[in-house]
Amino acid sequence: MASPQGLQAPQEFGGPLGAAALMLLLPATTLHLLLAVRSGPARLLGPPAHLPGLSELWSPRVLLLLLTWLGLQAALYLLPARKVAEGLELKDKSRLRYPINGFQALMLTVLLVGLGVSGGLPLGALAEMLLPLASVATLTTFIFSVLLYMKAQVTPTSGLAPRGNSGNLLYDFFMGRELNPRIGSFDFKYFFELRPGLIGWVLINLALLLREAELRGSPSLAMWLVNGFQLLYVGDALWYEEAVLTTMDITHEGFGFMLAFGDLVWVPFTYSLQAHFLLYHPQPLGLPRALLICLINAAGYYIFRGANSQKNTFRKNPSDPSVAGLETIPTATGKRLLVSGWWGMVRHPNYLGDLIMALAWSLPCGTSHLLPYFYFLYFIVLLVHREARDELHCLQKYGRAWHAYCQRVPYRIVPYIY
Ligand SMILES: NC(=O)C1=CN([C@@H]2O[C@H](COP(=O)(O)OP(=O)(O)OC[C@H]3O[C@@H](n4cnc5c(N)ncnc54)[C@H](OP(=O)(O)O)[C@@H]3O)[C@@H](O)[C@H]2O)C=CC1
Ligand SMILES: CC(C)=CCC[C@@H](C)[C@H]1CC=C2C3=C(CC[C@@]21C)[C@@]1(C)CC[C@H](O)C(C)(C)[C@@H]1CC3
Repeated sequence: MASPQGLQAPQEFGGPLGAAALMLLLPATTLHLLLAVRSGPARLLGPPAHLPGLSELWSPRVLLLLLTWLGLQAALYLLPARKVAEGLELKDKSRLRYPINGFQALMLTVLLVGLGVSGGLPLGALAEMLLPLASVATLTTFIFSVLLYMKAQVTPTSGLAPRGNSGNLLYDFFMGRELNPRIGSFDFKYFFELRPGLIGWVLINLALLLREAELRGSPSLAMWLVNGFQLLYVGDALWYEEAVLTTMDITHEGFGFMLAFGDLVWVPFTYSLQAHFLLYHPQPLGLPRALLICLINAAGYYIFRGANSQKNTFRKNPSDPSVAGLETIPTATGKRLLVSGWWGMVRHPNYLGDLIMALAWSLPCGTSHLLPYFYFLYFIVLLVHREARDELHCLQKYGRAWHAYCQRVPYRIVPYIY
């Protein structure tokens, strides 16, 4: 069932062929990275040292562990929230409501895991289970995406995503057909975007840190830095949880294989690659270099948070004293665009800050290997592509006003370079 609007929408990611290729390439890349990181040469490119057998990829115990984790996070999501926020207006003029209790879920998870570890839970053992966990999570994602696709069959047209309803099964399965799949008030896209994968990433990092302590007596300085930086990033995402309601993923993307895999597999298992690398390839790190890396991360965070908060405050309340003095240009939609402050420096200052942090997360791993820089390299590709997609949306939405903004602020992400 294709929506007429969906048929007209230009296809992204190379259409059905590109989607099919990505559905093979993304799980294969995850598998390759997890095999390479624990091998001696730790090569980013080139064949893996060995091909795993089925027993290394699958175990019912691991499936049970994953389902328990998903169940725990779902239960924490359903706990009473300090606030219930409204999303942006939908096509049918309604607004969905979302619980704001992500930070609470993180804290409760840390508390539960802390109690478990002090009671003898061998969390460090998780470090040895990442390969089967990732493959079981991939299988779960495929099954879950089929269910999402089927659920969209009975969704009214107004609830479908603008892009994922071309009529091509492979493409729509990848892009996601339904914009906000829900059962009752349980919103699957919002839940998966911020909970099991993001909090799971922190837990995997912690397991790698504990395993390093078991093997070498104490965690290395490099391991502490990577854990600290990434905990800050996840803590920030959950503290400012409400801001995710205005991101492209929530407002535009359907919930299909791409986001489900990104949330449940890609984020926890590839974003933890630096800590994973440090467990198998310890790196010396002196205090002066560590301080310099902390400064780089702090600079990135300052730009990332400053830019995201400035835009969110402006979108929520343009007369808020912190943004009321900024220069803006009007658009035909009635919304204004910021042309001074962070958004007057480049057109995506938040991406710049995010990229600087990505570099700071890899630097503790030294310069002997390319593998721990995978996240930084992938992130450049993701954000350049994302910027181009957002640019197209904004051009369609704001027309001449967007052209005027581009003339005022000619650089996209990096001042004077790009
Ligand atoms: N770690 C990771 O893997 C990833 C992290 N991210 C991060 O997520 C965050 C959100 O990113 P994303 O969802 O891509 O988009 P943004 O938060 O950058 O939002 C883009 C939107 O902002 C609005 N906007 C653009 N320019 C202006 C302006 N000058 N003044 C006012 N509003 C403007 C437009 O929407 P409108 O006008 O309709 O409000 C535009 O569509 C970023 O910090 C990014 O780095 C993103 C992807 C992956
Ligand atoms: C290669 C592949 C499978 C692509 C899917 C992309 C996803 C991994 C990312 C799309 C947008 C994301 C966001 C975050 C994590 C990665 C994904 C899901 C995010 C939750 C990270 C923390 C940030 O503070 C954020 C909340 C702004 C961010 C939102 C977008």
